[in-house]
Amino acid sequence: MPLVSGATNLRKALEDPNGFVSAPGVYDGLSARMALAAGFDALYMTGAGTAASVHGQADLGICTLNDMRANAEMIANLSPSTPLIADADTGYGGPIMVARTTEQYARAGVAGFHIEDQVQTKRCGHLGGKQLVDTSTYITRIRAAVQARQRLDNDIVVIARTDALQSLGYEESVARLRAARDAGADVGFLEGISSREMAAQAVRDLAPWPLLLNMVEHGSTPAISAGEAKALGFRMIIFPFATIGPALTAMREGLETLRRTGLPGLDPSLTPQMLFRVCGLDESVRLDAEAGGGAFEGGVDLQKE
Ligand SMILES: C[C@](O)(C(=O)O)[C@H](CC(=O)O)C(=O)O
Repeated sequence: MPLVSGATNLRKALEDPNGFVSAPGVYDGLSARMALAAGFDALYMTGAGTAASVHGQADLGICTLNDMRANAEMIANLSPSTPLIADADTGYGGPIMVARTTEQYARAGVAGFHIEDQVQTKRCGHLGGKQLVDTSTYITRIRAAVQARQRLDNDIVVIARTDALQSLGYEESVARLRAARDAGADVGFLEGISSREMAAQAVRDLAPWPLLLNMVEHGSTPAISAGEAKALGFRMIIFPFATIGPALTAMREGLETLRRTGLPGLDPSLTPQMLFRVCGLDESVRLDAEAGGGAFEGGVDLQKE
């Protein structure tokens, strides 16, 4: 059977009135493998997590299109039918760059991406002091993305994000999202929703246009679960820090143990084989055998004495 792309699957989920997409944030190959193994049927590539893991930097517009596309391409191709929604920040420039971003993300196998209305020197949506471009510059970004998708005849989903809530308020943010919808964006994303009432209101004000909820715990948005978001009428939810958060805590604790005791003190189940199995070891061994290679005839497990 021919492979159905992640983009086509994401579009199908949006076309189904009962479809709901819940995507944990992933930031590298291992976190993506873990999310897939946990049974999630969509992934979100966080820009904040990409900046932190690729460059060891804060979410301040440091990642370039090349950084983001390379990370997204690697993640999307671990499971090409599983939709990967990827952060595309401001689109990385004017309309020409937004079109390139759309084309490169589509060819990389990304299923959907969000473009926002912050200035190029952007910051995480849950930090104070954000600056915006005007509505017409924002809509030019959205139009460039929509037109690029149409030229490619690709199912990639264009998600319009606005960061206007913090400085311009709710009404202006909804007006920006309506303008993005009218320019052809498939989904709306009101960044930094600050109450349950506002979440419900946004769904009502923009219905039947599908909305995405960005669930950053301990940021501007109250804790709204996937189930609650669905009941409120959202069609997608992303959890940007779902893997990088626990990873950070676990690394801090593990390193503290190593510093204190002189050994990492890992769980006995954490063998090299186990780590590599998470990353497709058995599939690689099978592939080698099917091609007639003999590299793994003896297996990869250590012989017990
Ligand atoms: C969604 C987001 O763009 C991301 O990079 O994951 C961030 C998340 C964060 O840094 O809190 C955002 O909301 O701006």
